[in-house]
Amino acid sequence: MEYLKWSVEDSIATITLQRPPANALSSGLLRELTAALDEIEPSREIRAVVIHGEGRFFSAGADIKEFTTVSSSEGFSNLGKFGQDLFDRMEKFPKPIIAAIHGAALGGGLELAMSCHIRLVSETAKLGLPELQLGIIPGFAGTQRLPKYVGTARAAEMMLTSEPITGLEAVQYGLANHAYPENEVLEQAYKLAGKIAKKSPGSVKAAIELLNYSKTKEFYEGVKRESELFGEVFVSKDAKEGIQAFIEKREPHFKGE
Ligand SMILES: C/C=C/C(=O)SCCNC(=O)CCNC(=O)[C@H](O)C(C)(C)COP(=O)(O)OP(=O)(O)OC[C@H]1O[C@@H](n2cnc3c(N)ncnc32)[C@H](O)[C@@H]1OP(=O)(O)O
Repeated sequence: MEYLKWSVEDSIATITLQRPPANALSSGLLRELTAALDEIEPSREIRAVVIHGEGRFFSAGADIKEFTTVSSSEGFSNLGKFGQDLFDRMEKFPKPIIAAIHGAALGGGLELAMSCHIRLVSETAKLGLPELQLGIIPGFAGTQRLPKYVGTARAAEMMLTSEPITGLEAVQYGLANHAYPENEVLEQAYKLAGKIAKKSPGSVKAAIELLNYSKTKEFYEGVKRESELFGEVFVSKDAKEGIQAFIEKREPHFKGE
């Protein structure tokens, strides 16, 4: 694999995102994540999964540079749907997935983390959905999952301002389970995974399935509409301006076109 590695020790699988400088979620990385899950799912040895990012960040989101290679509304909707389906699979995965987050989990990076069953964060990590800063919208089900964790009012503020919250705030808002100093996050994730790995795999699987009953028909209608609008918004001039501004490291100037 080129963009991630995974290994197993003491019944715990570790998935390490390995795509410097920001572990941006290119379609190649998402395909490799799918392939890793395909192997982890049937394993009788693996009882829990820890996912983390190598380098400075957990993940800074979808690969903004790759966006310039897609042109049609349908192409963007398909990209969104691919991420939505993968993260839906992760949320329903029969083995618990723990995200160990440091540095930043932004955009698709936070959407990936929100599809995990448990999130441990570093106290200073930045978590947010900054897509509106790019003239686009979240497209990997973040519009539907974030309000479930933090409530509609906080989700509205986070999305509409594009401003991230810290790891400590994420715990306070219910988005993350626990915050630790950065150098302890991974160790704590293994400690937690170790506790869960001792439980009966059948009851863990059943508990995860039952937790997912809190997903409603509205959730699926919401993500369907998200992927339609993700495609529509992407072909606007403002989206081109927002993405170009990021690449050129300047502020975007949106004209409402
Ligand atoms: C459906 C899903 C949609 C989405 O997910 S859209 C993407 C949403 N995410 C974002 O908008 C986050 C964008 N990134 C940032 O805000 C910042 O970056 C960080 C806060 C993560 C880090 O800031 P700093 O420490 O100042 O570093 P730096 O110079 O901005 O970034 C380091 C290198 O990482 C690249 N990078 C960062 N994020 C992405 C990304 N999401 N896609 C592609 N590249 C990214 C930069 O360009 C740069 O690269 P170079 O060193 O070559 O200039």
